Amino acid sequence: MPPRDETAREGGGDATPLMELRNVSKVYGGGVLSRTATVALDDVSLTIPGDSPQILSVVGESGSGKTTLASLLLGFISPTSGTVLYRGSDLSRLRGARLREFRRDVQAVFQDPFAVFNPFYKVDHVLTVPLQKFRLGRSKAERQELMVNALEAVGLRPDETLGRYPHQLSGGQRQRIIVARALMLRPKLIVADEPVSMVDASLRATILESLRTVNQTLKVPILYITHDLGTAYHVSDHIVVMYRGGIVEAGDVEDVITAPKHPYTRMLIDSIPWPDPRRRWGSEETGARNGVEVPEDHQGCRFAERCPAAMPRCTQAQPPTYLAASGHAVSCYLYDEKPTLPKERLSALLTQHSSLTSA
Ligand SMILES: Nc1ncnc2c1ncn2[C@@H]1O[C@H](COP(=O)(O)OP(=O)(O)OP(=O)(O)O)[C@@H](O)[C@H]1O
Repeated sequence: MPPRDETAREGGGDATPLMELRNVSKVYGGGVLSRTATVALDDVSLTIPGDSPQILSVVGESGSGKTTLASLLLGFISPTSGTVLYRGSDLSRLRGARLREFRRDVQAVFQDPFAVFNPFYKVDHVLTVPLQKFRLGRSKAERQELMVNALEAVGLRPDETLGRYPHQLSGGQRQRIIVARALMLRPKLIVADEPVSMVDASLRATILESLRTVNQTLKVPILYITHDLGTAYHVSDHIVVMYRGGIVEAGDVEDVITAPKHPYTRMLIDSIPWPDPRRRWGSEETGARNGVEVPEDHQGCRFAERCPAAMPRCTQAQPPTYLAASGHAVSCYLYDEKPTLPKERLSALLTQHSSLTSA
C-alpha cells in the first residue's frame, strides 16, 4: 500500500476534506475584548473537499473578511480561535514533509502579480524557482516541458513570454504566468484572492477564462475571492456571501444570484448595474432599518443596522443558518420556518448541486 500521503495526493478514496475551517475566528489587534480589536472572521466553518473540481466564490464588500479567510487557508496567519485543517491535520502543527506537501497542494494567486516578480530577473525565474524547490522534473528538458505545458494551459505562448523581463509583459500576461506557476505544481486547490482587481476590464475576462480552463480541463478546484459579484456569477459554481466576518448566504451560484435570500445579498446584487433593462439599478430599498432600534453593542445579526427587514429579535441573537431552499443556506430570521442547518453541513451543500460534479 502506498504511504497515506501519496494516496491523498491522488485523491484516492480519502473522504477527509482537503481543507477545513472549523469554528474559526480571527481577531486583529488584541483580544476580543480590546477596544481596538477587529473581529475579521467570526466563528466561520467551511469545508473544501478537494475532490470536487468546482469554482467556489467568496464575495462580500471590503472588510468583510475575505482576504483573512484566504490567508488562513494558505497558512499565512493563524486563527485566534478554532482550527484550520489540511487533510484532517491542524495546519499550524504541520512540519517537514507534510508541510511541504501542503505548500504544494494549495497554491495562491494574488491581486498584484507585480509583487511576485523581481524586475531584475526574467519571468522564467518565477517558474524555475518552484520547480527546484519541489524538485520537479528530472532534467532541464523535463523542467522546460513542465513550464511550456503550464504556460500553454493558461493560454500563453511560451516563445512570447519566456526570456522576457516582467515589464515587457502586460498585466494580464503576468497574472497568467502566476496561474501557470501555481499549475505546474499540480495543486489540489488554487486560492485566487482578487486576481483581476488590478488589471483593466479588457484583461479580466482573459484571466478568468484561463482560471476556468484550468478548473475544467485539469480539474483543479478554485476558491475565487472577490468583491465583484458579476465575475463571481460568470465563473463560479457555488458562492459564499460574507458580511462583517460571517457567512450570511451560500449555495449554487445561479440560485443565489437569481433568487437571493439574505437582505444583504439582495442589496449587493441590486448595487450592480446588470445588463438587464428590466432590472433597475438601486431599486431595492437599502439602508433603512424597518423602524427597529438597533443598539450599538447588540449581540444579534451583524447586518441588523443596515437591514431593511430588521425585526426586534435580530438584535438579540445571531440567527442560525437555515436551509431556505434546496442547496441554498441563509443566516436570517426571515426564514425561521425552514429547517436549520448545522454549520458543518454547509460544505455538503456546496458540493452536491455542482453542475460540474453532476455532469
Ligand atoms: N493585519 C491586520 N491588522 C489589523 N486589522 C486587519 C488586518 N488585516 C485585516 N484587518 C481588518 O480585518 C477586517 C477584514 O479584513 P480583510 O482584508 O479580511 O477583508 P476583505 O473582505 O478581504 O477586504 P478587501 O476586499 O478590502 O480586501 C477589516 O476590518 C480589516 O481592516
